[in-house]
Amino acid sequence: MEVVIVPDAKAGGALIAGAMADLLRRTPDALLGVATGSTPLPVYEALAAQVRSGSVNTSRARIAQLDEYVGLTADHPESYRSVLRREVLEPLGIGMDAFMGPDGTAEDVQAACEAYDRALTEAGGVDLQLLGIGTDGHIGFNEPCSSLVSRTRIKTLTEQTRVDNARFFDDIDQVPHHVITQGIGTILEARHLVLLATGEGKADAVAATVEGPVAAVCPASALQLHPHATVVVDEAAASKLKFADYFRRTYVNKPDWQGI
Ligand SMILES: N[C@@H]1[C@@H](O)[C@H](O)[C@@H](COP(=O)(O)O)O[C@@H]1O
Repeated sequence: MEVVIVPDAKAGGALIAGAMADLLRRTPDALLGVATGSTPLPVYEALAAQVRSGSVNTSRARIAQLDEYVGLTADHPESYRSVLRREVLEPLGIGMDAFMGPDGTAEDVQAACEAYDRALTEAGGVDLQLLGIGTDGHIGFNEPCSSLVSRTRIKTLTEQTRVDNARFFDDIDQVPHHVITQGIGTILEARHLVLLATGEGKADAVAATVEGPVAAVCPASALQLHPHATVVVDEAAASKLKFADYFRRTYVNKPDWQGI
């Protein structure tokens, strides 16, 4: 696992957008796994700026969704499908035909989960999966104590996550209790995992992810099992890392050609 400490969220966004742009130059039809939440927005803004300036071409890029609320229709403004259309696909000039995601309104949710998991494999797998992290260490919507080998399935949100996500809804009663999420085992199949965490509120979760034991109680700690995982954190999110100075020194001395 590589930990990169950046001065602020904007720098983190630029660094990760750079890695995505490099990937798209190498593999124009790369499958990018994207996350929702506030944290990844600087990544999408920086990548969209590269698209506008012509330094990267997204005409063949493909986008895969990480998780979804159960019961919100695709056109609900807070369904993750809508959020991704607004915040990722439109700014990057990518059409819905290049998008894949689970159906949160399927009558048979379990079958929809299994179908989506299979579709990811059939599409050749995710090349780069961008992840945020919940204050409780969740990735996607894999809440604490999720199986570390789980596949895409339905999960129940913790009250903490519902409270954290209530800001996107008029009131907390509108936040669904159930969600579909790529499982931790599914996420670990992506070729490169990039987790971005910013702000002091994520410092405990980041410390548990990077320096704690691999444990289902902190789902993001499963990144320790991945051969190519990059954790990008700002100073505030890095504030509880014991090895922060080591991570800084390692990154400063890294040859440019290596990328992240
Ligand atoms: N399902 C999403 C996660 O994918 C995201 O990482 C998390 C943190 O969001 P934020 O980045 O807004 O703190 O929120 C939601 O629960």
